[in-house]
Amino acid sequence: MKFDKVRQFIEKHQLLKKGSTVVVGVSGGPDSIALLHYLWTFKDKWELSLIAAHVDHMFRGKQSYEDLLFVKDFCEKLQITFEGTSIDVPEYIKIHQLTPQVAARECRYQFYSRVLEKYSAQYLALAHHGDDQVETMLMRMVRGSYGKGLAGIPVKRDFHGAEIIRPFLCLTRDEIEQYIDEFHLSYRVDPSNEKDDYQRNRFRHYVLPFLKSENPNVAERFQTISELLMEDEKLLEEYAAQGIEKAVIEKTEKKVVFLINEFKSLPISLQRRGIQLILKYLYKSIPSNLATIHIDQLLSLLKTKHPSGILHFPKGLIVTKSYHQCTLAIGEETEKHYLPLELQVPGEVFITDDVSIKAEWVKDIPKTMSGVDYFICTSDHIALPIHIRTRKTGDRMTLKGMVGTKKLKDIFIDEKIPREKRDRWPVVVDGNGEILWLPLLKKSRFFFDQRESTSNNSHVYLLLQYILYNKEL
Ligand SMILES: Nc1ncnc2c1ncn2[C@@H]1O[C@H](COP(=O)(O)OP(=O)(O)OP(=O)(O)O)[C@@H](O)[C@H]1O
Repeated sequence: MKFDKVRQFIEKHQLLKKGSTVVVGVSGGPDSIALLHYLWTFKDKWELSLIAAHVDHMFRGKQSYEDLLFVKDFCEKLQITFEGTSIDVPEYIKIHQLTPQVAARECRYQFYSRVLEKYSAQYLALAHHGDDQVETMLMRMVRGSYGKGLAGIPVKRDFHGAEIIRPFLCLTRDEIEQYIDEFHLSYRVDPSNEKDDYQRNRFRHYVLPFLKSENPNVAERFQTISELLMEDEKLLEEYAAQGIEKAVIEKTEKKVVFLINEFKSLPISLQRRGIQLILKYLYKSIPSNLATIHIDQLLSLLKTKHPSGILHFPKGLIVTKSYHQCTLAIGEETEKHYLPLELQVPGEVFITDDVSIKAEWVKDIPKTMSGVDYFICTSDHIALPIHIRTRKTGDRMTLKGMVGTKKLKDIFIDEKIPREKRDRWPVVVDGNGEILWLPLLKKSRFFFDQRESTSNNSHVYLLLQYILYNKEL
């Protein structure tokens, strides 16, 4: 009976092609041992080449190495090719500052991709089942996921030139146990599955029994919801991709620029998904600390009346709004510098979450103006537009009251600005590329000092101000 259920599920979702090579992720636990055994029984009929891949995460010393030997032995008995490895995940955790589960997963998937490549396999079969699906969907809901995230574990998805397939999503944990009993299969027990210190285990022990008492077929229901949501998501993603394509004006491996008005003409649900598509494209793999809140922040940045602004996302991804354009950039393009931001007059540009540079035309210079956080010049000595950028190699400026030019590098050294701050320091330049002002540090020869002024000309002055918004106020 269970054979039929899985077979129908495989057929319905076209999970396996006859004659293909399948890598099976086997931990040695009941689910993956049952899956490996199940595929093995159909091996000849479906002409499958099977490879079992096992990772010893080195979490439990000798015990976890014994899991590896157990899977190896199981494979030898069934004459299944075995690929196993021991990876020092505790060390990986220290280096990459990850949680044990995330680190183990990353190491495992790296190993899977090596094995897939070695055997030119078409599939990676994993033993997630229906109860895993319920737990995952509930956990995601509680965490505040939406869209594809809420749809839980996909039945199949692309991975490293192959497809990850999960033929057991149609079974419950109890049904797998029945399968294990029926074939007298032995397996290993991971003691961490019994502890209540993992969120998943708490859902498994406290929430699932209640749901099953309400509806014994709850796992099947959740699986159906998951599949329906996936279908909807696929459609919405396609629409979002089409919409975004119209808005995007520049796309490189590390940078995407789009027109804000085009983007805002999309329905909000496509805007969200559009941003997700761009992030997925730039990040390659989405960092675990990127959350819905980041997308919300980006959407509200696009909505605000401020013409400019900047957001810092995980892994050095920078979002810059500058008038009608929004840029998302990662990696080399953002490592040291932020992009030139155009400062319109009047206008204001946010260079960090709480620091802006504001520009306005004034007829009279306020008598109280003094200090390092403002700059004034007459409109006829500079060229528009004004830009704010970070330093470039070889940058020089002519300081007020000085003959000749001075290197920005030397100014930073003289002012004892730490190296890491120098690459982020705002540099205000005019349309000719002349450096007008290093906010809080130095003013250029273009600075108009009213004490030196003899005439009473009715000039229009450009006033630039460095503004620090105190969030606590
Ligand atoms: N150490 C491992 N080596 C290889 N594959 C693994 C390993 N751990 C998990 N997998 C694969 O990933 C799937 C999901 O892992 P998860 O940790 O959620 O389940 P599990 O409780 O380990 O399942 P199982 O009962 O198979 O042990 C497993 O069913 C298995 O296919």
